[in-house]
Amino acid sequence: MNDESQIAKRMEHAVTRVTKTVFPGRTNHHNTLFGGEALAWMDEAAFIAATRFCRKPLVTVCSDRVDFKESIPAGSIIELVAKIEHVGRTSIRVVVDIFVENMFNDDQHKAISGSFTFVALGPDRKPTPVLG
Ligand SMILES: CCCCCCCCCCCCCCCC(=O)SCCNC(=O)CCNC(=O)[C@H](O)C(C)(C)COP(=O)(O)OP(=O)(O)OC[C@H]1O[C@@H](n2cnc3c(N)ncnc32)[C@H](O)[C@@H]1OP(=O)(O)O
Repeated sequence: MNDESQIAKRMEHAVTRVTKTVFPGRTNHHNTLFGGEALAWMDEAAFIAATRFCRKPLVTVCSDRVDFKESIPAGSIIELVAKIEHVGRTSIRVVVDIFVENMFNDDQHKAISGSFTFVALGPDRKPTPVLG
């Protein structure tokens, strides 16, 4: 197996899905999902995907942008899907989409999307290659 197909296999293995409910305690004064809660969930899902990819200690170095395309009403079911988008030398960029779903029908569509970059650290706490 060549390097490219190994990377593709690891990327596939790293895909992370997390399903949650938007219940009270997770909402804002508009009765929709609190943006900070969404960001924490996205960072966590991205972190899990990046860790599954490289199995090394990681820190978040950057979130390029997060698009809140629509608000997510209280009582929704949401699914986070985190996928590796780019593998650098010491960094990994992960895209996370949040899909929203009403409890009482099958429609599911994307509401929030963002990307997060992590850097692998060696025992000296300095950036280390993510592969090998
Ligand atoms: C309300 C309910 C609460 C619940 C709550 C639950 C939350 C549950 C969340 C769980 C989520 C877990 C996530 C844990 C992870 C942390 O929490 S980590 C804590 C936050 N992050 C940090 O403290 C990191 C601080 N930063 C650093 O230490 C240094 O910047 C770093 C990361 C070591 C990088 O150092 P550096 O000297 O910039 O390194 P350098 O060699 O220049 O670059 C290294 C790589 O980073 C890339 N890079 C550097 N800067 C950037 C940048 N700004 N943008 C993109 N790439 C960059 C470079 O391009 C390079 O990539 P490669 O070309 O090698 O692939």
